[in-house]
Amino acid sequence: MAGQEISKEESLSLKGYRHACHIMLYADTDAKLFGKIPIKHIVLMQMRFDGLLGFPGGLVNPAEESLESGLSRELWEEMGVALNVAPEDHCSSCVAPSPPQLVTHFYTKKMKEEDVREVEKAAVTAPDHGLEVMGMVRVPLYCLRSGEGGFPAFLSHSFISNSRSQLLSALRALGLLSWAALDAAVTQADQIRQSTQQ
Ligand SMILES: O=c1[nH]cnc2c1ncn2[C@@H]1O[C@H](COP(=O)(O)OP(=O)(O)O)[C@@H](O)[C@H]1O
Repeated sequence: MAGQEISKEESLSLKGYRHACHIMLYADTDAKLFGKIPIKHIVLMQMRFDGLLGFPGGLVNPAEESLESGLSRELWEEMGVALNVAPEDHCSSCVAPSPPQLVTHFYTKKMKEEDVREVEKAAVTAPDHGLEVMGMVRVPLYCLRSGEGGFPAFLSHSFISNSRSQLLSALRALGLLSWAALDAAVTQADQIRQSTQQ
């Protein structure tokens, strides 16, 4: 579910639409899984109250505040940190495939590894922890030798609205994974989904 891309300015002139803003926080890392599989990048998502994966953020009313300050407010509620989001962090805006009359605005922000750790620590004591947010999760971007473990298995889970395609587009645009690796992981994820539906 990708949704239809639209410019931020055009989306703000739509009548009767709600606006949701979400962000992908990420960092580079030298860490290695089992001491040998390079993690390369830390990418944060969250397990939501409804059991779906999504990015931190939420609904913003552009009549009352800018998209960026509304997103910062949501981040404080969900992760307990004051993070400044700038217009330059904007990545895409989409008319969401569902629910109706929703525009999803997506941001990305690169951080230092130690700052991502601070966000993860703070999230546990944030107002929404255990309520609207069940926990932050890191996206495993590697593939294990079986071919299915790691990123393909992660992608086979259920995602809210167009967050899965936001993740894939951002990884591609930021060069965190190659096109070939992304395509292979999506194909593997489809196979995992089919095999687990039986
Ligand atoms: O990560 C995401 N990417 C894109 N859309 C999302 C994401 N998370 C939630 N949404 C959509 O945005 C809307 C607002 O969701 P959210 O639960 O984050 O906001 P809220 O906490 O203000 O209610 C929902 O309709 C949902 O479909």
